[in-house]
Amino acid sequence: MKVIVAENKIQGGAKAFELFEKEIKNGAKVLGLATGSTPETLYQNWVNSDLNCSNLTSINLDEYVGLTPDNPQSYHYFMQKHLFDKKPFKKTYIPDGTTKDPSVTCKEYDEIIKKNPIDLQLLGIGRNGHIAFNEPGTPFNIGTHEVKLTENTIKANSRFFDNIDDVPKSAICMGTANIMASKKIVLMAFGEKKAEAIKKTIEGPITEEVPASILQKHPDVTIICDKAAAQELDDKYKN
Ligand SMILES: N[C@@H]1[C@@H](O)[C@H](O)[C@@H](COP(=O)(O)O)O[C@@H]1O
Repeated sequence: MKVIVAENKIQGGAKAFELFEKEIKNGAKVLGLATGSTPETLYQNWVNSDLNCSNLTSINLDEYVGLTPDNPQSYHYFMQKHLFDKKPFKKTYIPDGTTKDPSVTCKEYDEIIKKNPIDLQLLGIGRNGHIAFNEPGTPFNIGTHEVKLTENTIKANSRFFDNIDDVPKSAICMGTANIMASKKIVLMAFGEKKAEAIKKTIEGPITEEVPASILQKHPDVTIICDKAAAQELDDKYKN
């Protein structure tokens, strides 16, 4: 694992964009994209750049069950607003949260990923070490699936909703196996609330209780965090 400790999320977003730009210029065509507040500084750099995305395909990690794409809290809406409206891609995939049959949607999503192997996967991380919505205890060998969100995740994500009761109770998300099949992975984490998860991810044992810890087994992972998220790491990681 390569660990880059940036001064703050602005610098971290710029570093993440440098990495994406380099990979795209070197031929990466399929990008795995993520939502949440963490990648916002990356997307700001992206939309302000002259990078042409018309040849790129994106596959997003997850979507809430029950939210339509025009719902401002949906991940469809987030991606349009933060990236796709300003940088049109050739093709974009996000799980269909309005599906009547999540298990069929999950199978179809696995097929999409199989046909479009991901060159570079972007990840954020939850405070409990979850990646996408793969919560602690999720088997490592799983593909796209419907997941019941934990109380902690519902609480953490309620800041984006008017009322905690409005937060969906489940989501469709890529599994750890889909994520691990990507050629390269970049995980971003900012703020002290992520410090414990980052320490466990990088220095802790590989365990399904900390979903991101599986990344230790991937051959090409870069973790970009700010000083606050890196504060519990061993000194050797602090550049
Ligand atoms: N499904 C998303 C994750 O993909 C994201 O990494 C996490 C952290 O979000 P934030 O970046 O807002 O801290 O939140 C959600 O649970």
